[in-house]
Amino acid sequence: MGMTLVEKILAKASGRSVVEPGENIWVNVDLLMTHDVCGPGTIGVFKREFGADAKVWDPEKIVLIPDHYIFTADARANRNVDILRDFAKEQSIKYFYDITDLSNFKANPDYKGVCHVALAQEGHTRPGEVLFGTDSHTCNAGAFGQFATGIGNTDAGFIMGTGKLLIKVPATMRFVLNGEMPPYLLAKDLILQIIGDISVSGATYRTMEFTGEAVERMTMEERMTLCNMVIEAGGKNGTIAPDETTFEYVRARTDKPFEAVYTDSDAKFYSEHHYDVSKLEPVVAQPHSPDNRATARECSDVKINRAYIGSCTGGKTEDFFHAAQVLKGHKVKVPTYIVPATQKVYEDLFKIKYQEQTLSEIFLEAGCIEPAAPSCAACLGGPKDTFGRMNEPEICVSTTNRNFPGRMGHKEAGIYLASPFTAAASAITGYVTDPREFL
Ligand SMILES: CC(C)[C@H](C(=O)O)[C@@H](O)C(=O)O
Repeated sequence: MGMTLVEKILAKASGRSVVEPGENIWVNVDLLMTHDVCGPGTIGVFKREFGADAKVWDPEKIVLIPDHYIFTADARANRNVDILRDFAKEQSIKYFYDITDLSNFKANPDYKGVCHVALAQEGHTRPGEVLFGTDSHTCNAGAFGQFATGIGNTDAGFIMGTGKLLIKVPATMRFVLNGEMPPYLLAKDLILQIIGDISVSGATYRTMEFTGEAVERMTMEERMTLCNMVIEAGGKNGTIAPDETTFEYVRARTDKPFEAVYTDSDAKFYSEHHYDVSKLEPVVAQPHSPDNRATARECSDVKINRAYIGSCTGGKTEDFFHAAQVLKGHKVKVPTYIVPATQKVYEDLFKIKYQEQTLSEIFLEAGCIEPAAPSCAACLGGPKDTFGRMNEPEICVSTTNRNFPGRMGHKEAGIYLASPFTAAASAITGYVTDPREFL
């Protein structure tokens, strides 16, 4: 009887030859990631349960990434980063991407930015491995053909002490995406389409496996966008079979060995869902839920107050490239926030060109606000002084992943989740806009 990619990874990590959905198994963890929001809580659990002088199970398998509430005067947010700093020193944690000078992030070569994108860029996401992170969007790394999922501080504290976790094997829902991607569609449209179809609880505790020629043709960054948002459908994790695109990306960033695994042809799926991507159109998720889907066209009378391009989901280099394709030669009508996910993405904005101009030149000429310091920034609101935070009950088109009430700050603000194409087109007109008007 065949197994899916995720079953194979979990079987291997639990030292068994076969596992089945629904079984509870102990897995050996390859990597644990935590950040400034949950790190302090995780460290607290670890110390309480394993002792004040306890040592972590492996200082080379824990990655600490301050990224959420960084550029703020908020004392508690700053204290959280201090706790990570002390812990990294005490435990000789190898991968701690610290920021010491808040006034100039560029003076901090170690500082990366948003954890999920930084993990990939620093070579921590490898096929066949088991990655847990204290963040729901840890599922982002499923794009690399690994088992990656978010956990709470208690589980993370336990992993810190033991390197193991008890988990239930998820059943797999298979999404077959075939057909030619139209030039106006992005991975964000596909995942919003799927979440709209199955709802925010449609994949609860299941693996969402993405396959088909449209996925095979995707870059790693687009694959990450797909997997990043499986949690918005309740998914435990997302997976995509590793291929040459994956290997090239990973090998350029790490020399650690890894073993790719693949879904067997006779594997059993919980369900199968087929899409012809050539027939889809640009969509948005309307307030206040990621499954509240509408086509961008249907929302063309929605007046917006701002556009936000950033986050783990929508603040990668290609996301900005796509926004620049639309913005080039136009002026924005609303304040448009550019928040690179990581320091590397920030640098790319000043290096990578679209039609002779750097992305940052295109943004500035279009009247966008100058690119901000890399971090999660207003994706999840944050302290009042967070860059781009919605402090008024306004309407925003955003490339982020969630639009629950209060998500970006003000409880009465309305967020339309959209692709970078759609966010950029909307910034130009001041209304939710189908990017085909500009492409
Ligand atoms: C702060 C963190 C726990 C949270 C998450 O788990 O997703 C955040 O990153 C988010 O995107 O909502």
